Amino acid sequence: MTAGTYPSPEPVEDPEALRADEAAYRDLADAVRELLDLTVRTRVDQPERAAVATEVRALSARLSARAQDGPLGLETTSDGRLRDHGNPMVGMRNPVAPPLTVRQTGEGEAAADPFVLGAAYEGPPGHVHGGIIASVLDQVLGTVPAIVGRPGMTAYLNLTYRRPTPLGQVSGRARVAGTDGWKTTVTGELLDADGQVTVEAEGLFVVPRWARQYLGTPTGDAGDFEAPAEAGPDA
Ligand SMILES: CCCCCCCC(=O)SCCNC(=O)CCNC(=O)[C@H](O)C(C)(C)COP(=O)(O)OP(=O)(O)OC[C@H]1O[C@@H](n2cnc3c(N)ncnc32)[C@H](O)[C@@H]1OP(=O)(O)O
Repeated sequence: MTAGTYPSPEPVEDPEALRADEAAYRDLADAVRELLDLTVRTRVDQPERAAVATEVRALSARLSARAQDGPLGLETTSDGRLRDHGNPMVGMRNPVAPPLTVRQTGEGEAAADPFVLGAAYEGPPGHVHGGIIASVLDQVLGTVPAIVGRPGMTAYLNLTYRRPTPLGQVSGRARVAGTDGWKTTVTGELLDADGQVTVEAEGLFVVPRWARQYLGTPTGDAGDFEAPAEAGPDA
């Protein structure tokens, strides 16, 4: 699970049933992720590919029998927190997500556990697409302001691609580099399977003005808040 998420205002009536429901969503996303990977890598002949396409469309029709319009937003999870299950980096329901698991690793620090970027994320032959790397680091760095109580949007994200990142296992890490009111500067890195830094990042994350009234006083515990305060810094 991703660090830096928030208690839900909705009580969970039946956490066991919700956990089972979540597991089924996760399993579906895992299965479709496998399909994505094999869609890129398959060498079966053309009639077989056409037959598979027909079957996949039939499966999509079954899922569309009950599907919500538009995006997923935040949902209450069995652990009683709000989660973004549709998120393309960490989302439990999203087969596009590698998926990342970003955890708090210390005071103002987070890390993405080792995960695999395969053929579906290829840019330069054999290597990870630069835009995918930006997405990964946006997520890893973006978790840090949330865990220190300043869940901000990315104002800028500067990347230095030191060397190509081979497809396969990668990991990420990030930490607070500075805070200024509602602004948090975060630095971080992407590492390859050998633990070598391939990409360095610096990002500025800003709590939008419209959101500041909803944030109370951070308690320092992974984004938990006291009751909303009348005013925060610069409110
Ligand atoms: C756990 C979840 C992890 C999620 C990680 C993923 C995060 C994302 O991908 S977010 C999506 C991508 N980002 C966006 O769409 C953000 C779009 N931009 C915006 O909404 C706004 O410009 C926003 C929120 C950054 C700031 O706007 P607003 O709230 O009106 O405040 P604004 O007054 O413009 O700026 C606040 C402060 O930030 C500074 N600032 C804003 N943008 C920048 C910038 N690019 N560079 C430097 N400083 C900046 C301003 O100068 C100002 O500083 P000060 O308070 O000292 O005068």
